[in-house]
Amino acid sequence: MTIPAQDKAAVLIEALPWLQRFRGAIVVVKYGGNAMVDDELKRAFAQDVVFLKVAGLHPVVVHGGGPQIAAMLTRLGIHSEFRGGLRVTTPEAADVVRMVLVGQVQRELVGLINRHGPYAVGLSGEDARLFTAARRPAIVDGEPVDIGLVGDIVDVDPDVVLDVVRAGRIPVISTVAPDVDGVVHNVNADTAAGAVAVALDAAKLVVLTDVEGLYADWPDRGSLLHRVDAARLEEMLPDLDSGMVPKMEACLRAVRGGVPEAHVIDGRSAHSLLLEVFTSEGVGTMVTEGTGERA
Ligand SMILES: Nc1ncnc2c1ncn2[C@@H]1O[C@H](COP(=O)(O)OP(=O)(O)O)[C@@H](O)[C@H]1O
Ligand SMILES: CC(=O)N[C@@H](CCC(=O)OP(=O)(O)O)C(=O)O
Repeated sequence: MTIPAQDKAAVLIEALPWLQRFRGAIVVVKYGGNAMVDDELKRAFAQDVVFLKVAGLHPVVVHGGGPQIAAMLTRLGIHSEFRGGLRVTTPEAADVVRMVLVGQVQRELVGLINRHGPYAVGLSGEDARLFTAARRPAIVDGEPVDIGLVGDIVDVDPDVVLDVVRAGRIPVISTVAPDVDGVVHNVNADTAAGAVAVALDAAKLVVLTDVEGLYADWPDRGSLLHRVDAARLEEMLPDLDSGMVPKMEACLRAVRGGVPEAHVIDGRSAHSLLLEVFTSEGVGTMVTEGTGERA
């Protein structure tokens, strides 16, 4: 199919106000393990991230890898389960989480981005005190349940990320984090992305997952929310399915922490990141603090 030249020009010119608005801004992109479904999509994601960088934005990637961790735990014969959306993490499982996130998923993303030039630098919460974690329980039926070496982020020192950004490169962050005693904890990647977006004063947080966005009445496909404000989202949180909870909590934490907008978009659709940033309609669900219209 050939696209007429005028239509191509229209697509390019539609990006102009967004280029003007976001040039020089930090955009935190959370790439979920469930969105890394095939090589073609991963390549498209890497292209989008490089596109943002070359267009003058400063993308910061925070990646997940839940399915990849599960596959390795199974290979090693280590049992694992989720409680309240978080993986129960024994010391043995924590070693595997670190190995898979830092040694496998992060390396692959760094490699894909660097096909386009010397951009990506891998980091984890252990580097230059980027994250400090504190052990947290899961909340199941309103009650706290101990789930082992799982942390929440209690401190972010963004200097190392900013060093990499200022050097013209793209940080790719794995979400393992030491506590104050240096014990490494498993941190949900959505949770970490929200904390990073706030600490970096990001212009937006974009969460790529395996669903079109947030549904008001899941799984009714007619109930996709294009936009939700923080107060409504907070009301919805207790009724959301567990996988969606850390994601939406991260968006809430971001907008409450001063990030103007947080988006949940479908990472299974190639170039959804570019469409979100550079088109007027956007895609997926946008979370904002108040109800003002998208400028
Ligand atoms: N209200 C909802 N809106 C959208 N998705 C939902 C909702 N409730 C539950 N889900 C489920 O949550 C999943 C996303 O969470 P998860 O699998 O943990 O993603 P990721 O690996 O990207 O972090 C969706 O694929 C969907 O099946
Ligand atoms: C505590 C906890 O649940 N940690 C996650 C970390 C990876 C992650 O969050 O990956 P996704 O974004 O692909 O889900 C886990 O062990 O699966």
